[in-house]
Amino acid sequence: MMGRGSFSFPPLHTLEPMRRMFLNRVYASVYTCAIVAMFYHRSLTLLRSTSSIAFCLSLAFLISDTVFAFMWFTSQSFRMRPVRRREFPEKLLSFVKEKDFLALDIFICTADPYKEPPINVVNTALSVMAYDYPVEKLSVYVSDDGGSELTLFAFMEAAKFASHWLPFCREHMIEERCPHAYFRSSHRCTQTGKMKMLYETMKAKVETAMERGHVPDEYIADVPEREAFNKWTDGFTRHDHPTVIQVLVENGREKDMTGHELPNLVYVSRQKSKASPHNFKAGALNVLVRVSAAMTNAPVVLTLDCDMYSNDPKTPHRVLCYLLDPPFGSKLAFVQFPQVFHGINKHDIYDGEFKHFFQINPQGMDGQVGPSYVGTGCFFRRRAFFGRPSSLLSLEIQELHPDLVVNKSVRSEAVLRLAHRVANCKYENQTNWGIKMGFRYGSLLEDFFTGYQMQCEGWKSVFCNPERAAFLGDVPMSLSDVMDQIKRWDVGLLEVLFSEYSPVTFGIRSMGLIMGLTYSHYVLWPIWSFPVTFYAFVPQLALINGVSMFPKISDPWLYLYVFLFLGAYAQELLEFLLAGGTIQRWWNEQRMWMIRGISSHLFGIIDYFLKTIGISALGFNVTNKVIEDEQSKRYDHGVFEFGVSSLLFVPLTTAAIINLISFLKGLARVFIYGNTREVFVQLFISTFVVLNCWPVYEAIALRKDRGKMPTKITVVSTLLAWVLYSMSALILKS
Ligand SMILES: O=c1ccn([C@@H]2O[C@H](COP(=O)(O)OP(=O)(O)O[C@H]3O[C@H](CO)[C@@H](O)[C@H](O)[C@H]3O)[C@@H](O)[C@H]2O)c(=O)[nH]1
Ligand SMILES: [Mn+2]
Repeated sequence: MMGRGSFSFPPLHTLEPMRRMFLNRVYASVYTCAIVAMFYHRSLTLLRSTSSIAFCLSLAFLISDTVFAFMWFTSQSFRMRPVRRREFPEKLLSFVKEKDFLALDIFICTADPYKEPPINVVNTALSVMAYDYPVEKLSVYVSDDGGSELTLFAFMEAAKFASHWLPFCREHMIEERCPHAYFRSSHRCTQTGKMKMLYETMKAKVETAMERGHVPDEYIADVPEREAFNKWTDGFTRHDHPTVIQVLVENGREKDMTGHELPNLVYVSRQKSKASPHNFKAGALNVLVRVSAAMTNAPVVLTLDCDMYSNDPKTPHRVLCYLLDPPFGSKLAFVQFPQVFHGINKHDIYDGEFKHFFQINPQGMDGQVGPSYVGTGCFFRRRAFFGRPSSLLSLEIQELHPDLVVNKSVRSEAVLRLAHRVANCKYENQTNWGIKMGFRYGSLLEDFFTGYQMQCEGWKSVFCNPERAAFLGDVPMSLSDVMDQIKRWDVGLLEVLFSEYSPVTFGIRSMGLIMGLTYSHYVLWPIWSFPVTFYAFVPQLALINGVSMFPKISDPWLYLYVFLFLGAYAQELLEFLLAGGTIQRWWNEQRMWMIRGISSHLFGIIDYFLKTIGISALGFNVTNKVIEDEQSKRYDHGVFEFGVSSLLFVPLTTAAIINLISFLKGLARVFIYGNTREVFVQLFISTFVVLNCWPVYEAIALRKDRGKMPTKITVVSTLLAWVLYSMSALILKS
């Protein structure tokens, strides 16, 4: 079964279809039959309905179940051919000499020093500057969309610290090259104490500057540094300012403490003006594509978010195993590593891991054309930014040609002039940037949209999932942050769904049915909200009103619904466990699926339509990466964080209240009137939701800490529950 790489000696990578592939296909056929039977039964009920209310309810059930069936169907595309890849970086040197390694430009994005503390961004940068890679082939570019002198200052300090840190890592063969992660670990060597002191000094300086809100005079070391800060004049705001490009370390010029060379380190804050759209992260990345082209033009580009650091210094070697494989590598647009997170609590209460999205589904896509791009931890071939594999787009200026070799100093006047020119906020007007070139505009999920379009153009991608995580990232640690993040993704997905490149039409045509279905499954993610919201309220309201809606316990049709329910859950559970998950984590995953369904997805859809009809403008709300100590303690103990009065909590709380009432009412009917047979299914659903809502009841009634449910939300939700009940009583009893 071992498929091989395209060359026989030495094989740098292998691909092996997973054994479960056949079982998946058989199971899919069986389940499909069950779905057909379900449609038959639902239609029958619809046609046989005697009143208009019964008809409407049957229709609503039919629609909800159609959505479930549709999502199940599209998700099978991930299960048709899951594969596992392996690469053998240890064999790389018998295939290429180190001097023939491809040069690498690394892009790190940050956007707000208060939500993304500069000291963390610095840690990200240091972790990749310390890659085990020829330094003359390594450049790190930092994009600061916050336009903050504090971030620049942090990087000036980082440049100085790097000259100690890099030789330290090299000499002691440190694996954690992110300073913060190293000092937190238990690894020690003779010089750890000294390094830690240097690190703490740097950190203290950066934090003092943060507290004061500006860089204290006494921290500015020399004239060039002062000149850099002079750009922050009175009129300078984050939304309106000139380009700032600061070369902090130049390879070949600056040396480390032991006289070794250092990689380039460049700070870039692109020009911003209120009059020109800046296109958020995609805009920032496109500026880096061009600025780096002017300075180093490496054929390989790594994009990294500032909330993620390198956990393995040999990662670029793995990437070369694919990119250097001659025929295979030339059609390869990117090598994507999974997003793996540190600091997730034991049972992952918010499903921050997103196992299906980040680890399981990409293996399924990899068996077809390749995984989607997830915004960070992804190595691109620079050429892929400039059109199809077969034909290079015509460039507005030849200096950006991906094959060009730059051999001038990054500080030379010509290079800096070009870099400033291409970072100008008007540069992209009347060009292909963001449309056919570079990172694509038009969706808040620029990553998803970009990778998808590249694959439509005929590029391939590879999912690289080594045992030791290549990168480790932060997860949002409060429920409202999680919900806000998902809501932004939903908006981004809908923007892709309704774009001219919609996967449902354009995608299926240009990348084939199965790949098209994987992307369709994602862009339709927000429609989970219909069936989930329906099943969270309607059967329960009916139960409260004494109306039964499902086949009785003795009815053989019931077995069909039991199979459909258990069958879908069991498959997800099995996949989750096979991917190294635990039962508790899976329970939380399915709980978050429900919560997303009745909150984020619902509000995401509303937000999207408000934007479409021009009522509100949508922005990229950067996810918060700082939390208070108390909050973080609660998170570590697995306690849900409400605390803020977010509208997103209202449907969830309302559902919790209604389900509790219907659960009690159902129990009463079973014990007092003994009619288990009629209420069984509805009581089962209520019980299931009540179990899932346990943290909500705790937050409303049992907790005293600051993360409990705000009284305002409880009151509003109770009122809403009452309104829903009254309306349902009016309709159902009429
Ligand atoms: O105008 C902006 C907004 C954001 N960012 C950067 O984009 C990155 C991702 O932002 P974050 O708030 O962390 O978003 P997440 O939802 O955590 O990120 C996921 O979703 C994003 C798309 O919505 C992708 O870009 C990310 O790679 C992916 O990890 C961060 O480094 C930001 O600094 C910018 O550079 N400019
Ligand atoms: Mn993030």
